This record gives sequence, C-alpha cells and structure tokens, in this order.
Amino acid sequence: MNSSISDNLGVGKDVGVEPDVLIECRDVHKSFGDKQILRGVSFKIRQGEAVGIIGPSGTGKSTVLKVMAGLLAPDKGEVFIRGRKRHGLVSDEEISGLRIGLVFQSAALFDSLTVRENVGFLLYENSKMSEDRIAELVAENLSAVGLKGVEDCLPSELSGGMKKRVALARSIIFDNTKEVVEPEVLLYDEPTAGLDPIASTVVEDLIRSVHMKGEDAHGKPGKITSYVVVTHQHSTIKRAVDRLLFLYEGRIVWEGMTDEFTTSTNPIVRQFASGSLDGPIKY
Ligand SMILES: Nc1ncnc2c1ncn2[C@@H]1O[C@H](COP(=O)(O)OP(=O)(O)OP(=O)(O)O)[C@@H](O)[C@H]1O
Repeated sequence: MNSSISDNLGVGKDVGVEPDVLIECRDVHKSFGDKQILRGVSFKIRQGEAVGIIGPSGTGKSTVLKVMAGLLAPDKGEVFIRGRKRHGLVSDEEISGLRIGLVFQSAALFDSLTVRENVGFLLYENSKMSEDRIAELVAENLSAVGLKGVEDCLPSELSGGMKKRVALARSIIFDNTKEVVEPEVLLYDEPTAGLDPIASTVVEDLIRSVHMKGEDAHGKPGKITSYVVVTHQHSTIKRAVDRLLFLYEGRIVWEGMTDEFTTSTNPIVRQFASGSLDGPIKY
C-alpha cells in the first residue's frame, strides 16, 4: 500500500515498535465536556496476552476499551495497531491487520433475527461466502462455545447465559475463505456483571476457551489471539486474566500479574483488593 493511500485509509506509517505488540495506547487523553476522564493512559497489549482492566467505577475503563476498538478517538495521545498509528476512528479493521471485537455486557443481539442470522450477520452482509457455507460456519462457532441446535431460535427463546454464548460466537466467527487471516483481539466489557457465581465461572471459562492458549468445546485451541477484560469481579480477575492494569483518576497507576494483585503494597491496589473504605480512593 503506498503511503498516500494508507493515509487516506486511516493508517499511518510504521514506527519501530516491538512486533509482538498488537495494540498500544500512548499518553491517551479523553474528556467528555469539561469532565476529563483519561489523563495520559499508556499501555501495550501483546500477542497471546489475557489482560484485565480494573479500577473504581466511573474511572474510564469502558472509555479505554472504546478507544482501543476505534469507536472513540483520543483528544490527545496515540493508538498504535500492530505498530501503525491509527488516525481518528477505525472504519475498516482489515487495513490495520488486526481484527478488534468488542463484546458488550448485554449480549446486544438483534431481537428479530434468528441465532443463525445474528451469529453470521457480518458474513451475510460483507462476505462472498454462500449461505450454506455461512450456516456451516455458524454451526461450528456455536458448537465451539458449547451450543447446538439453537440456530433457528430467536434470542427471546434463550436464557441469559445462552445469549452471552451466542454473542461470543458472533465475535469469534470470521471469513475463513480469505488468504490472510489477521489475528483477533477481543475486548470484553464487564462480561460477568450481574451473573451469579456459577454463571460467572461458566463465562470466565468460556473467555479462556476461545483464546489461543485455551481449548474450545472440542478441545481445539481457540481463535482469539489476545483479549482484554474490564471487570469488577474478583473471580474474573483470578480466573480469566493473567495480567492487570489498574486505572485510577485517568491514569494507569499499577500494572502487574494477577497473583501480584493481592500481595501488592501499593496503597491504592491494597484498598481496592480489600474493598476497604480507608485509603486513597474516596467515594
Ligand atoms: N459518551 C459519553 N458522553 C459523556 N460522558 C461520558 C460518555 N461516556 C462516558 N462518559 C463518562 O465518563 C466517565 C467514565 O465512564 P466509563 O464508562 O468509561 O467508566 P468505567 O470505569 O467503565 O465505569 P464503571 O466501572 O462504572 O462501568 C463517567 O463519568 C461517564 O459518565
């Protein structure tokens, strides 16, 4: 791609960053009106990683996910996708060489479409694949998340947990007739919020199972290269992620592996991990 075309397509020139870094936020700032939410957020998401973003309510975690997904543009600072600077909002993930999926807390399925139409939606709209092939792929991906025989159901006929699985199947399905299959990063916004402890465990294991280091319902490695989970739940922190970013007052104030979280001496982390009212975080 020549540079004038790539500039028009919203992708800048390569910068010399590490090849295993899929997404990098560098000094990202974002305000809504006069509310400054992100005040210089910097971090990297690498190949194969399972990362959690935690922090007090309203601190900007969902905003970070939207910036990573290209749904919100930073006011200041930069987002690099596989070493290429993104300009503004992303309109075509193919250009970046990375697919980025955002999985909302509510499954966000189309009520009037069947499960098959929901899961295959992007392929029906954007690919040249035959309807039969899409139907096959839909069945394969539903089965990877442990669902069978629900293709003709409407979302209203499914339980909450089944809807989450359908939403996940929709996020991991891709057009496998293309020559180049880009890696995919999934961003989960509070996937276990409002679920009972057992349903949470099911979702946490599902998130692991679609990751390349996990195994799907057939014992095959998952398709997702890396993922990022915004969560408040300790079980999700422990079970579904390996590394944590702690966001507080618009900045990453602590980063570490999950097992370091409960032993950290950082006063902000200690207060958050224990749920104490005493400490630097004020409500
Ligand atoms: N589109 C928007 N317009 C105006 N304000 C917004 C917008 N999106 C987010 N905000 C505000 O930005 C702040 C951060 O929101 P965000 O959802 O990113 O926080 P969060 O850390 O994910 O919170 P929670 O843990 O409660 O879900 C909140 O005060 C929110 O009201």
